[in-house]
Amino acid sequence: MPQILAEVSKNPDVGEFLLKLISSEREKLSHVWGFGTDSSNQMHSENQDGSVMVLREDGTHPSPGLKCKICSQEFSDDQGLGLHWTEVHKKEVRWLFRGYSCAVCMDSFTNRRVLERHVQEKHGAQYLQYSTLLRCISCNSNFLNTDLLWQHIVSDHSRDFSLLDHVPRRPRGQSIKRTERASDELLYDNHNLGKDDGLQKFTCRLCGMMFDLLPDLGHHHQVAHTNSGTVSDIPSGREKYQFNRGRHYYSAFKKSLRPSGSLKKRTSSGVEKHFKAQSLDLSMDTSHIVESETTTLGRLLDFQCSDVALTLFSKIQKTRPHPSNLDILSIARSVCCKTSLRAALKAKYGILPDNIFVKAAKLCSDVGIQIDWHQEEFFCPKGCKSRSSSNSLLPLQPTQVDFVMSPPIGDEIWGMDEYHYVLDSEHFGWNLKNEMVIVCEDVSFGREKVPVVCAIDVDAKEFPYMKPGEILQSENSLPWQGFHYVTKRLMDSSLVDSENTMVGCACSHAHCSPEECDHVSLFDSIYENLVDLHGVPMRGRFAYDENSKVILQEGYPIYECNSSCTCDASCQNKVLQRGLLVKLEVFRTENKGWAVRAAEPIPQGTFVCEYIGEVLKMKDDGAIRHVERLEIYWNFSGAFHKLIRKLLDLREAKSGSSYLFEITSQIDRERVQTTGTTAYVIDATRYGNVSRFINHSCSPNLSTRLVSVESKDCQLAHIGLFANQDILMGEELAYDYGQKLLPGDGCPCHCGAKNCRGRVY
Ligand SMILES: C[S@@+](CC[C@H](N)C(=O)[O-])C[C@H]1O[C@@H](n2cnc3c(N)ncnc32)[C@H](O)[C@@H]1O
Repeated sequence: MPQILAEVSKNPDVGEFLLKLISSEREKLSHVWGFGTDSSNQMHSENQDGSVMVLREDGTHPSPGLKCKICSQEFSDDQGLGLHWTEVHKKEVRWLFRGYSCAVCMDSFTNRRVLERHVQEKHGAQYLQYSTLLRCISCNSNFLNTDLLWQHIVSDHSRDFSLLDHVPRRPRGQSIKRTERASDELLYDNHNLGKDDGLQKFTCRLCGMMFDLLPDLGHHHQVAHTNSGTVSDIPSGREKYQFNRGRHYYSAFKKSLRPSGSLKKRTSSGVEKHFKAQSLDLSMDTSHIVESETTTLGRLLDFQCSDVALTLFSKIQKTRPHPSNLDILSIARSVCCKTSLRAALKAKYGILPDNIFVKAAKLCSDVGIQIDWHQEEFFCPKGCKSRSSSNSLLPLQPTQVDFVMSPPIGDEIWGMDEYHYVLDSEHFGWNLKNEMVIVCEDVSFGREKVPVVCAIDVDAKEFPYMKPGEILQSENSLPWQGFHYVTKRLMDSSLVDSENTMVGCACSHAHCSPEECDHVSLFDSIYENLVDLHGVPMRGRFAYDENSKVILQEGYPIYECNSSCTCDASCQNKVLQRGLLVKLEVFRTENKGWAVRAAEPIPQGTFVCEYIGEVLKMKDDGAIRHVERLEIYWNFSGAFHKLIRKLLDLREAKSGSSYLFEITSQIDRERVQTTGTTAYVIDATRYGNVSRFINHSCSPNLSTRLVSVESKDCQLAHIGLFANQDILMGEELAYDYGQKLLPGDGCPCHCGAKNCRGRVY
């Protein structure tokens, strides 16, 4: 129903549609319940006292017997009618009488699940078992169990079941007269009805009863107001009866967990006995007669229906059915992460508690479904983001295609997927109050497991009054232009010196153990007596702990397992190779061009990303293969930095930034025993990843590590960037470029650190 209505609500004619829908439902029901025929055959005659007498078509009076208001079956007395209801119409009766109270705080509910949620959230799950009281929503009396509620209904509300031809008309605002009695089964009055529990209640406009969920109100309305005028006389919740006002349930809560003495006397079969004992002297006040529902079906329809239609229409967005365990499970087993679980549940059931994923994970584990998205450190492989920013768009599906071809640099022709990721100003409502605008959902165009967002802070001094579209047009070099995003470094296989090839370990499991792994032995044989970052001996341990955090001190190489090993990608000794898993954001700085910041907190020791680009060889004869197709000569003994510098100047002149990473500058020769003699540079000018946007800082929060994967030669090691401290969300990431300062102006440093050296290089 909610889905239908949600769909229908998109249609401007929804009010009319709902009216028709409700009208046809009502007609169907009246036909099924046998009111249709009666109503068509009946007429009214007004008495002198203003009461209305129902006459048959032939003008004769109907028989004076009691008629069930639902099925019109006739009964000679209340007893028969009451029994009939307890046997046949229990289902309908609950929408007229059955509610719940929280035994802890006595808040009232009409839906058991809503009560349970209330108890769990307000009082704790341990109270769930004992916290449900049955409440008569007609008079707000509370009972320990359903039998007692039934006894009460039959004894106190039996006249509400009947379709009487002459029923007392209740004057406006006056409650129906009832026999007040201090019944044993009546436990406590609900002294805080209407207390604001943060839960919305839906009030029946015709009788004032309040319901937790709109569908419940719908059921109530159907039963109470589309069949018989008598039931609409049930007093509103606000006109509650105040029996046993002095008794406070809470003080008796513990006691009440077992039936009280008077309650024990009553058994479930007591309903019948009680009913039989019930006096039949229901005195009818015939001075006021209400119209029988059978006469009002047609006339009440319009305003009743429009009331319901209005209510449904205005509340339709706010209430949905609560998901059952099965519903949650069926969604949980197919989602990729917490975020998509929440989104799927929200779409179907509206807003649910944030920690619903815990329940979903528990349900999965109960039935043996393996999931890991509930874990804190889980990163969605599809890149779903839980970003709540209104500027953010829905997570996009990463493309399957990795870097395939190399269009010329600066080529303005983008593939379809790139258009899909890059947005123009039309896609976001420009609002100066917004803190940032996402200009590209993923500069990797789906190549990374986690999307790398590109954002512009609107209060950045560079763009105080510019709109995103203008910024995009004004920028010569946008972070997704002018280079090819790759997730693996590009290195000609001829560069790998076969003598230095790293062999696979002999471990035979999917996860290597440090006691057996040859990579640990290799490291231990070279670096004896080394301690980790916390002073604990490294011997017999991987460079990473069980949480994939680096523990090896800076300056020493990490020997990761590689493709020759039998272990799988989740091996504790493969961290850099898992690729980017941390959420990062490329953003525009005031004076350093583009930069990268953490889009989520990054704990110390976490692998952030690899510096990726083309690996260029410094040849023995002093030549390096050069990205600009220039032949630049280098001799190993001394001119290396000068030539790099020349290269940097050349790049700076062209784009304002240099993307060269000197592997050699990262090698601490006192610590690292290098076997290779050739030096390499990683050039991210044409091919690179997010690391090319990470700036230099003289007081960095990232450290670089040499990670040997394919080769033992540290000159050919991968460059891993790791958090050397806990990094806050939004904090700019930076590492020390480690470049030597050469004569000349160089590149002034704007890192802002207290110990800033003043120059980047
Ligand atoms: C690897 S790129 C970093 C990304 C670069 N900011 C961009 O816009 O593409 C290195 C260049 O960034 C600039 N840069 C990096 N760190 C800097 C700093 N601390 N101060 C000033 N400029 C810096 C320099 O122009 C340098 O050549």
